[in-house]
Amino acid sequence: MTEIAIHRRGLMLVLSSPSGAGKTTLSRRLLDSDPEIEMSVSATTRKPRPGEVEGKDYFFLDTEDFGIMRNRGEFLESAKVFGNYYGTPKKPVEDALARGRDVLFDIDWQGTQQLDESAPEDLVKVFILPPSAQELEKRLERRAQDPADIVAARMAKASDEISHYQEYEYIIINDDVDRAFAELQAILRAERLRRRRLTGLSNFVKQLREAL
Ligand SMILES: Nc1nc2c(ncn2[C@@H]2O[C@H](COP(=O)(O)OP(=O)(O)O)[C@@H](O)[C@H]2O)c(=O)[nH]1
Ligand SMILES: Nc1ncnc2c1ncn2[C@@H]1O[C@H](COP(=O)(O)OP(=O)(O)O)[C@@H](O)[C@H]1O
Repeated sequence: MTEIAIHRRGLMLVLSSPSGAGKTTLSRRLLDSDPEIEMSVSATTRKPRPGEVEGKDYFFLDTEDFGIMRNRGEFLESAKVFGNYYGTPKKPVEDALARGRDVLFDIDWQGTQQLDESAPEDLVKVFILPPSAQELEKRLERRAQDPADIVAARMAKASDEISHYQEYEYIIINDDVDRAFAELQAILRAERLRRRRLTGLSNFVKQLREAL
């Protein structure tokens, strides 16, 4: 069999949602099951939650170090969310894309807008909705990693975050987690087949046609 020289440019898959809708859960499943995608690990000035690992969940920085990185232009995007700063380190993303890998982002609507300005062609934007307000609150409480006032603040911000759903191309309602995950996989599978991401395609088609 002759080798087919079609390769794929890496894509940037963004998941946004109100806090507690399931971004982290769906991201972990995707990373565990799909060797072609890697996580963009953000920097944040938020304090670590129990169980969170430096360099895996976040790079935990103080405000001063965060400011230094931002001033040096080391973030692809950054934003203030719930009173803390969050940012996407640029270099790991650029390296991953250059290696033809896909990159997964768990970022808010402000960061998504910034990525959309810098790399619209590579971006795939997915918004995750909870099945109901009641279920969202239950999940935030069940996660039991944040004090009650922080849960209340996140609930109060949920409506604002959701108001940006129209800026996203795909919507997943995370009711049953298995179904939501299957939908996320389907989005990724289809987006990987987009013609504009396939390099070497025109040569392949040319050779194919010449042989006909
Ligand atoms: N713009 C931007 N938002 C981020 C980044 N990292 C995390 N976020 C968002 O910040 C919000 C709070 O994240 P986090 O403190 O981990 O709590 P979560 O809501 O339970 O995921 C979520 O909406 C995340 O998507 C980042 O690098 N940039
Ligand atoms: N479909 C689902 N059904 C029930 N619980 C869920 C579902 N998806 C996520 N959860 C739970 O809800 C909580 C919040 O989910 P998480 O993934 O941390 O949300 P986010 O990252 O969007 O803040 C976690 O305890 C998680 O186990």
